[in-house]
Amino acid sequence: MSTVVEKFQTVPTTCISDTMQGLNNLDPAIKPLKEEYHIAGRAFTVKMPVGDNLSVLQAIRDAQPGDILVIDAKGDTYRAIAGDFVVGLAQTMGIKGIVVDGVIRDIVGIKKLDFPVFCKGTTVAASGKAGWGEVNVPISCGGVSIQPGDIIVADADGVVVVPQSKEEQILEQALDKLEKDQVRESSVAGNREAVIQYLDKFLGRK
Ligand SMILES: O=C([O-])CC(=O)C(=O)O
Repeated sequence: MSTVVEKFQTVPTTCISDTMQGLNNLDPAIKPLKEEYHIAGRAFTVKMPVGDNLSVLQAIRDAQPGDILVIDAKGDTYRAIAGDFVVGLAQTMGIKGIVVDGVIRDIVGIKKLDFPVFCKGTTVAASGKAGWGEVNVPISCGGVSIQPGDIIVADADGVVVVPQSKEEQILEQALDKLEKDQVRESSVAGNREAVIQYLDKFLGRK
């Protein structure tokens, strides 16, 4: 019996977005380092001050295997929230991925680790480690409010958040939408007559 998280892993973000009317999609500037990444997991949240990533280290220490670190970096694109060393620590601890409204560095090394990172890009400067920041608290990341434990689904198209309180209902609707999308596609694929019929129905033509 697969868990709710495992079931969400099979659903494209586009389908979840349609189910929630696009309400919980993160800023589309947050993109995967590799298009093949498709992850789902519970959010372990981080609220970091601009340019100081000690709280990211705390999160790596405290998160559960399978969690996704979701980091509110205030959209800063000058200071990296992590490089290949810190990302390697997260990978070894069993964290499933990192989502951040900020940037990383050592992009070549991180791609070699093959660890799913969703971010706004890359930079050269590291963050300091003086302290401050909070973990496992409600955050705002990429324009969306996220509670610890919410389900994060991320793939080539972007990142969506499923509130924990509605996860069963949204899963059911998203799976239903996925099935309908597949039926719709197979009913017209490669069939010119079927495409004309489909379009004419939309355009109000006979
Ligand atoms: O230590 C850092 O914050 C960033 C870094 O260079 C790494 O993770 O490799």
